[in-house]
Amino acid sequence: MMDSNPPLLHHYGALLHHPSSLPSLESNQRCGGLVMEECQLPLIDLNGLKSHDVRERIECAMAISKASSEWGFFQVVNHGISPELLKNMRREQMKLFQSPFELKASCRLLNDSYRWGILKLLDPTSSRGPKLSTFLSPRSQKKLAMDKTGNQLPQSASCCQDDPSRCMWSTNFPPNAKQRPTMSHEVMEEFAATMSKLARMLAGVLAENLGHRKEVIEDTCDESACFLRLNHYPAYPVSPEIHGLVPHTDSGFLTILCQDQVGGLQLMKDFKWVAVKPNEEALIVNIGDLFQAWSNDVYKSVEHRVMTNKMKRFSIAYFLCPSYDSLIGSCREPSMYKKFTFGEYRKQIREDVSKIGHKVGLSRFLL
Ligand SMILES: O=C(O)CCC(=O)C(=O)O
Ligand SMILES: [Fe+2]
Repeated sequence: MMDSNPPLLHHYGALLHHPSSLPSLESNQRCGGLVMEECQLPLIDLNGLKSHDVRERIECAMAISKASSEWGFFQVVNHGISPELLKNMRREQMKLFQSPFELKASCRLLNDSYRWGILKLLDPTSSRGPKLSTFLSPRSQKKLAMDKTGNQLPQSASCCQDDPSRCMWSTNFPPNAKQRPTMSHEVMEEFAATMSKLARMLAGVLAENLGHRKEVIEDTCDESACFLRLNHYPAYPVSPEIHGLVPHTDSGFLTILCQDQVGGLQLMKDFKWVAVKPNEEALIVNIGDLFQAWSNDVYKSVEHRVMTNKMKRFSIAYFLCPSYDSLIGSCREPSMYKKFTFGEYRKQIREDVSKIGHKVGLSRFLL
């Protein structure tokens, strides 16, 4: 049977023979290190926004704002995405990741983003067009390379929402591709559209709470810049756990995450890593860098990461992003940040990643 995972050992075989050359993990990168607590993220019932009682509507909107300021993360239930659609989407995700690695590679899904062979953090916002990518810190890569049993790597696949010709489930694969990973257009499109609607609605609530028109973020956002990312974190049976996705903040306005029940997502709260307890009914929402800049630091784009687990894990993230030429200014004066476009922001991230190995983010744009 053809392997659905990257040919890791072929590329990293040399490391197996020289394990002493590998750096050890820093203690604060370990799960069992200084830092672990499990938390129940603020849980918000979105039915509150539809209540006939105006007080309930206000309370719900305030809870969204409070969580966005204090945590940068929250969970929502009664979010309007049907269990059926979620189930179908997960099925499509599995199908994609199970397809042979060579097939995914031959369909250009790995173009420009499949960087596991490079000791460099992938810019988590650089996903446009059809691709599979892998999120591993250099340490994680090396650690995984030492694992004789697990020639697997976390992978993720992204697609542009508005341009199916650039998506992996499209028919527009290279003419020489003999086979294609089969994914249902309908399910992916319905899922992306529903996530987009939810993300826009939440962005509207957050904008209104700062005294702005609810459409203000929506007007800046562009479907061609929004994307879905499908993540697969292979099981990693060896202790201590390692990063499946290194610490980062999301660059766009807002992210909605749909995770399975395995767990592994952690976020920074009061200078500690806390693990997010999976909740089957809920979707996770987090604030991205642009919302933090727009809100002049009222809403927080919080660092998060994923630790590997003894079981494999899947997640799907929808990123609400503006067009590249949208100017992001602060909604309040005096502004803490220079005005910048999303294009400039991403360019700066790319430069930082290539020169210093990691994203610096918003602090580059402080006044
Ligand atoms: O898989 C997860 O839980 C988080 C994914 C994530 O943070 C991302 O894709 O930016
Ligand atoms: Fe993220």
